[in-house]
Amino acid sequence: MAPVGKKLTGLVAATFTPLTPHGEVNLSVIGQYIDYLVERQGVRKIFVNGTTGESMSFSVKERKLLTDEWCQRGRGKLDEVIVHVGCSSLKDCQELARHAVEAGADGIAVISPSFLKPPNAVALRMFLQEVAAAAPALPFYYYHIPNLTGVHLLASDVVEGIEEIIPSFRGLKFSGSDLLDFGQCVSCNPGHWTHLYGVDEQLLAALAMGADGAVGSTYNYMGSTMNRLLSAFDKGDLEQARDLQFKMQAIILFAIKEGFNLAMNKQIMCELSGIPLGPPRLPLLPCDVSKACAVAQKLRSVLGEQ
Ligand SMILES: CC(=O)N[C@H](C=O)[C@@H](O)[C@H](O)[C@H](O)CO
Ligand SMILES: CC(=O)C(=O)O
Repeated sequence: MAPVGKKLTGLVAATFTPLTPHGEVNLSVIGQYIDYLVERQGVRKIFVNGTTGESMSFSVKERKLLTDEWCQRGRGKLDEVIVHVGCSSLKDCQELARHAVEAGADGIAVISPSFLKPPNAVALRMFLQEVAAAAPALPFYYYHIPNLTGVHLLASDVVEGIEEIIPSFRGLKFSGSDLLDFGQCVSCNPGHWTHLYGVDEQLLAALAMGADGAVGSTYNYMGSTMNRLLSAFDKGDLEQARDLQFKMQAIILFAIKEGFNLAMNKQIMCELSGIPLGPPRLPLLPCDVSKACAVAQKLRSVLGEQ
């Protein structure tokens, strides 16, 4: 069983997957990417091969290569590398979970299968149990993202009694805006679970509801701002926390009006970090670079930095 270690808290950047201009995995910029997160954003925790990392568009072999590189390059620089190992096939999940152990990951997370969907929370819990059992010594997180999986079960139902069947269960990443469900997850926390919120533009509301931290795409390039939001919240300075959240929301709303999606998000990161992350992989289409530039410009004017 995974030891009950230090709780995962604070900001966790959900990384983009670097590709070459031809759409092949580009491991060569991962070191540079990690340095950017640590030095420029003050972010030392990452969530790899998740939604932002387009994991479901990559083969098991590619996901293993990525996991190895993130873990190796992060050693001594990052505090935590959480690897998402969710796939449609239980066997693929288990293979990736076992691989995450070998790679030296600090934890694994799993989304619900989404093509053939679990009929109820019990079925999803059984699926998660089978994945976790392949890596029983690693902290295990359920990754709830109903809008993308189309599995609209309540997370609070999924985690009910979960530690009885998954001794390594350590919490969840909640990417949804149902704060009733999120609150009920927090309220049944035995204490050593962590609740990480995943809708970056609503983080402050989730902190009020008891979130321990956050996993998100925008912490790749707004990590330093959102770290300030966390500190303000911790000090009880809600005025400052709101000011930062509202600024961040203004940037996201501007991006939404430009057609914000994962492809644009990746391009925004390229513009702001200078790291060549390449295009997204099909079926996503590259975004219009001028739109990503406009968002980057908006960000600079609102935050007065970068
Ligand atoms: C759907 C999606 O990708 N959600 C991300 C995390 O789960 C978030 O980090 C969003 O990208 C972010 O909140 C911007 O909307
Ligand atoms: C945001 C997040 O957690 C993901 O990209 O998976």
